Amino acid sequence: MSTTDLRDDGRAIEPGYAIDVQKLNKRFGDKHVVNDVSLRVAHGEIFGFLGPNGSGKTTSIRMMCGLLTPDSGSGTCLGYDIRRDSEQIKRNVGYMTQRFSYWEDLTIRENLDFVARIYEMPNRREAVDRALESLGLASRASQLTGALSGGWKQRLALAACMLHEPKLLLLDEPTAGVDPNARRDFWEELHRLAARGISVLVSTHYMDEAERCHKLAYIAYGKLLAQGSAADIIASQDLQTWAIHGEQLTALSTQLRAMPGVDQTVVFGSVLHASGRDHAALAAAIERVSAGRSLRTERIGTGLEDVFIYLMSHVADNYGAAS
Ligand SMILES: Nc1ncnc2c1ncn2[C@@H]1O[C@H](COP(=O)(O)OP(=O)(O)OP(=O)(O)O)[C@@H](O)[C@H]1O
Repeated sequence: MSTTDLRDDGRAIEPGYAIDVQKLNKRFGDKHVVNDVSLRVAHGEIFGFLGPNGSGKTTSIRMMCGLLTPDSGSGTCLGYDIRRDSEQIKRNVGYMTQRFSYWEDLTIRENLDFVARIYEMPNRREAVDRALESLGLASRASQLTGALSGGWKQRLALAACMLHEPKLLLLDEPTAGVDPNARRDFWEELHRLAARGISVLVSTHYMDEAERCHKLAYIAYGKLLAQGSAADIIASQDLQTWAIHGEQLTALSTQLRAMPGVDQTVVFGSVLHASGRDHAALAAAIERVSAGRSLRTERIGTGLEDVFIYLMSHVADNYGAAS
């Protein structure tokens, strides 16, 4: 192995990819739910899967882990063929679905033991102890699950899918409805797992979580619109963005959107973002609307959310034009 095969923390990277799928397609009736999706997740990488509701994330994840057969396309998950080797994939992957269920009147330990029994795991006690320890649940092992906060319940769900020590975790919106502190703790846990070489594919609607991923993919109407690091995705759209602070931002937003150079306006609380690809025309539009008004304007770095909104609005246009 050459020195280039080492990560930042000096650990060796396993060759190949944890997930490597090409041109996956799935239709349900006349709905083309997943359309030519190709993606690669490297070992030890946290890969974020973003997109609006119903865009095909869960369906893609289910195809990648062998639970659903694609209509066409191919690929591997942990080196196993997603069409042929679904049994091996299931044994080696930890899949946290959107609706993890547990028994409220059992303790954390009893819930984990129950899951271990269902999967007929050998050395059950040892596996449960290991999962409790590695997810920081040991001191709460005998607490009743029903009394736990949302964040701890999610941690229990993660422990349950870590029982068999998978090398890859597929997490479908694991922090939906969880408060910001608990989400931050959960993500610190994911980074600890990744540092141990575990790969993670995680779907989310939260931008702060997207920013914590090593790589991202954005999907809409079943099509992958962008893939790469957050910086790559932002750079790929070549948008320039201005922040505008002042009064009556909604009216200003409408006015700006009609001006040349302004491709998009979004109000984020008390700030209006105006973005566009024609940087000179955008700057001229900002100057014109601010003349004679008490607005504060500044050029800011385009954010991931600006880019995702932009991608989404453009694919919607294409979709409409195509049908
Ligand atoms: N078994 C099925 N039969 C028919 N349609 C389905 C089936 N599973 C999913 N769909 C449809 O496929 C589309 C994509 O669904 P999917 O659950 O993959 O999206 P998603 O991106 O995970 O959404 P969300 O963010 O809401 O979880 C939706 O329109 C959904 O209604």
